[in-house]
Amino acid sequence: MEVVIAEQRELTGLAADAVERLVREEPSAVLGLATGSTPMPVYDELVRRHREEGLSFAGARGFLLDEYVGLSRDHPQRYRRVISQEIVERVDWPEEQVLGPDGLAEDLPEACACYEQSIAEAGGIDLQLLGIGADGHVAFNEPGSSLASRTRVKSLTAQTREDNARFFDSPEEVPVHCLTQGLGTISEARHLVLLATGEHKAPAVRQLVEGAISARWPATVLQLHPHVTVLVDEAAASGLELADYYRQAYASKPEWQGI
Ligand SMILES: N[C@@H]1[C@@H](O)[C@H](O)[C@@H](COP(=O)(O)O)O[C@@H]1O
Repeated sequence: MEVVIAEQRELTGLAADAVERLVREEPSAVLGLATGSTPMPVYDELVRRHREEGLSFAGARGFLLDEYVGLSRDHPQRYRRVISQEIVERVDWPEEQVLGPDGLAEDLPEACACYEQSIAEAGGIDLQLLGIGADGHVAFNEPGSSLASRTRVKSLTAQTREDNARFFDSPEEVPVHCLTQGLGTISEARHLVLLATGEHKAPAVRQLVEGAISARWPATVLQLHPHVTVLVDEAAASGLELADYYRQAYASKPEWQGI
């Protein structure tokens, strides 16, 4: 696990560089797309590179991490719609090449199994962008999630519903259920790039990087993955005991290596 502590602008650049390098080398790359507010500057930067530097997504495929259950197709908070608005329709990415779990399916377990199959048929995810919840969730894998879980229906915690209420007109409108890639699903992506900013994420980041692996803090499963990059600002890194070591290791890294 590599931990990079830097200013927001640099973190955004590093995540965008990793996506750009992958897509330029392999135009049919498979990208894992996260929602939440943290990755939005990365999408803006990718859109800029598309417009100004010819970065193309025409051959890429994309898979969302998660989706609310029951939000109508045109609901502004439906994650598939958010991803369309934030990146897909702002670049040259055909909509049909980006999939999310179907939160409107009549048979939700069946929709989850189909989603897993689609990811497998695409050859798996090359680079997965991730955020982290204040309670240590990744995607919508709330505390208690099996570290081996696959895409499935989950219930959101009161804290997550409260945290996400800012995107809805009222807290009661936040759905209680969601579909989410499991921790086992996410762990199969070849490169995980997790972004976290702000002091409210410091306890979760502390556990993610230095805590014991436990379903209590689902993000700790990332410690088992061979290629994880954790991109954090000073505030989110403020609980890390070994912050000086991470800074020193990153500063002395050969430039060619990338993240
Ligand atoms: N399902 C999403 C997660 O994928 C995201 O990581 C988290 C943090 O969001 P934010 O980046 O807005 O803090 O929010 C939601 O719960």
